[in-house]
Amino acid sequence: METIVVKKEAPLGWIYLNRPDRLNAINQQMIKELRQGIDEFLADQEVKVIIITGNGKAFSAGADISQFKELNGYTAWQFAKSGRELMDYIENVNKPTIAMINGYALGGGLELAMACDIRIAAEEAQLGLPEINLGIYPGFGGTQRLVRLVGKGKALEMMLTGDRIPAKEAERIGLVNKVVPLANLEQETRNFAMKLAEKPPVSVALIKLLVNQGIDLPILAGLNMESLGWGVVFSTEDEKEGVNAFLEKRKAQFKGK
Ligand SMILES: C=C(C)C(=O)SCCNC(=O)CCNC(=O)[C@H](O)C(C)(C)COP(=O)(O)OP(=O)(O)OC[C@H]1O[C@@H](n2cnc3c(N)ncnc32)[C@H](O)[C@@H]1OP(=O)(O)O
Repeated sequence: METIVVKKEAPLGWIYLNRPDRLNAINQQMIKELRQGIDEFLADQEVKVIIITGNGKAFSAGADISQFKELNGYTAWQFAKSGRELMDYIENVNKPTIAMINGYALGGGLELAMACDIRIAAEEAQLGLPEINLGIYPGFGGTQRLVRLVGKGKALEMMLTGDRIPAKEAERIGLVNKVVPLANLEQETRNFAMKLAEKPPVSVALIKLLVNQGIDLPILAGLNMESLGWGVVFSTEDEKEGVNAFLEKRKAQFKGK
């Protein structure tokens, strides 16, 4: 891999965006390699949680602007589509994902973080969708995902001004889940990830599916999916273990079956 570093530390799988001299700008190669890195961890039963972060001072400053000069109408569409499809893929994987935002998360970098389930940011990080200042607009899903996370008013403000906001403000508006000093970021993220890694994987996968698919459905369809999914969780060994452990006053040991 040229643009990312993949590190297995079971039950965690770490992916480091690794173009620090370009502030981890996302090029076509990185889009391809991120998909490979994610797939490697999805196939690995020992990896329960995937964490994406950046090497150097940025999480990612967005799509690689130096590639934009070569784009025409058709290739721009294809480039945006390939980035956006990667984000769709990441959002819908059946293992929990965490974006550990170590610094700038801008444009496509923020769009990548928004495709993850949880965002934990360093106090020093800055977040934004500055594409408008390039005479374009967000192209990796930002126009749709930001509004779902923070509501229409704040989403429009961020996209129309292109201004960056500090991590604390991002936490206040619901864009990040947690903010910690940079020095504690890795440990806090690891603690959070370990908590998720202990949860029953079938419940995890179904909660993700119900939230991600349900949000775009008429509520009755989503509610019916929720009820139907109960038939699936109640057919798992983990459900028996969870209920027995509660009744026997002990900690459940989930096996993912
Ligand atoms: C999905 C879509 C459409 C998109 O994401 S479009 C891109 C949206 N992102 C942006 O507009 C952010 C662009 N970057 C910046 O504004 C500034 O780099 C920041 C983030 C404010 C940081 O500023 P500084 O700390 O002064 O660092 P700066 O010197 O600019 O960056 C370091 C290097 O990374 C390069 N770089 C930073 N962001 C880049 C990007 N998105 N694409 C390509 N190169 C980038 C930058 O050109 C510089 O290269 P060089 O050393 O050759 O001059």
